Amino acid sequence: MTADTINAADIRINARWLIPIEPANIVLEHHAVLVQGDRIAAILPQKDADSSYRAKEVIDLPCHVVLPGLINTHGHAAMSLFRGMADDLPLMTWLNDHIWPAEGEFISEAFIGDGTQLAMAEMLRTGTTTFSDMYFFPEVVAQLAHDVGMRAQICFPLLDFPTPWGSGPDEYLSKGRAFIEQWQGNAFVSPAIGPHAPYTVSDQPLTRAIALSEETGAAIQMHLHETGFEVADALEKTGVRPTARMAGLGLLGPNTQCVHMTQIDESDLALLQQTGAHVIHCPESNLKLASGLCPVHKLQEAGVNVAIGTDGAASNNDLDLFGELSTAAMLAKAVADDASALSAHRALAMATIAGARAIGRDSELGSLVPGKLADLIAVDLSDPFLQPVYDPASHLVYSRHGRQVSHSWIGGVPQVQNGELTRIDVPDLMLRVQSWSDRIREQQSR
Ligand SMILES: CSC[C@H]1O[C@@H](n2cnc3c(O)ncnc32)[C@H](O)[C@@H]1O
Ligand SMILES: [Zn+2]
Repeated sequence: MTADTINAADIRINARWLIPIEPANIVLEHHAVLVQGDRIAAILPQKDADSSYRAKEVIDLPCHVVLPGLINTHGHAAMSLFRGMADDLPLMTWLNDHIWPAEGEFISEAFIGDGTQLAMAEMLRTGTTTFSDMYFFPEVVAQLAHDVGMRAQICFPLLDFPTPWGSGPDEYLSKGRAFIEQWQGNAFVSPAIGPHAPYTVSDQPLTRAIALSEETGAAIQMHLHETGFEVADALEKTGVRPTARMAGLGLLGPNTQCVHMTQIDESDLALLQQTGAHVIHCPESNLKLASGLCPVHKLQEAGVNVAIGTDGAASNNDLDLFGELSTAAMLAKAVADDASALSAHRALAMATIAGARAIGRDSELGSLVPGKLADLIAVDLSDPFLQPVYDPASHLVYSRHGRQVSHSWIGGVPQVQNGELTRIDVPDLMLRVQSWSDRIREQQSR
């Protein structure tokens, strides 16, 4: 480009602060992001953009910080309709006595459609542009993500027992294969495999899931070492820790995401290191269900990629990743007994580039770099309770204000403008949510 070349762009975003995530730990001031089509074309000081770019649309964000869209790497989106339904219980009581019976009663295509839209509305409004889902009727979730234009890794469920989506492993795996074939290569939907947990999936279906992953390249996501009970129970029944059992089957590798990992001894750590498997940390769910504490600092020091997830709204109770980051940072410091264990900048990296790496999309997502997809958000820092601003990363993580997200674009398409969702009809959705809550409340009172 010569000094007098004028380049074309579709959108120019003028940001007071910009956190590109790559390079790490930096804040740019008075920079512009140029978007052409669905990609980032350039990031420049605003005065340089004045002389080198003409954009069709210019958006001035004088009190805002712009950063990559957040990546929520673990959840059960439609469980938003079960938010606050069964509180203050440990995992297995919560699942066996409340959640699984409710799922048996209510899960249908319509429930998944409405619950997932509720979750997408909350996630978009609080800065998430990519989410991972592990739930029933993944084909409904995929169509919704595609139609709204939100990116999603969607893991089809695999369990030993029947659910409203399948009669058992044979049906889950055959429907799952068709699901992968239908969506693989889609810009928005990454189909993946979701064996629920070591205590609900036996070796034979797991071996078939691993073969399907190797054949198609689809990632595997699984709840693993969520509680001390899970590990103790497995040791008693099988003589091995679940992580060792998974490694023995060949399930751990760079295409595998281990959700929770609150119980990690030296042998587990070595397996994660050797295989390149990713850890998905869900601090608020772990706290609410008293599941345990993931040693995030220890994992990161050992070179394990740790991304972040909210888990479902029924064990959280929200899908706001900014709140999750605050909890993650505070908890990591307490667990490591070290105030520097997880800095604000490192926490932001967990919700962006580490998440992209975990789902195998770091060449396109997770940082503001020319050539990557234009998935970005702006957070308004003008409110009195966010003043003064010395380091915007500090406010993003420690002030937990996901609702200050003012703008969001996915592939250059606006999803949130001045705090309003552009592609989900919220009043209409609220009517359907009310109808579900009436039915669930009535069933619960029986
Ligand atoms: C295979 S579909 C997902 C399945 O997982 C259940 N679930 C939700 N949260 C958790 C959790 O924290 N640990 C284990 N299982 C969980 C959900 O209700 C579905 O049945
Ligand atoms: Zn979960």
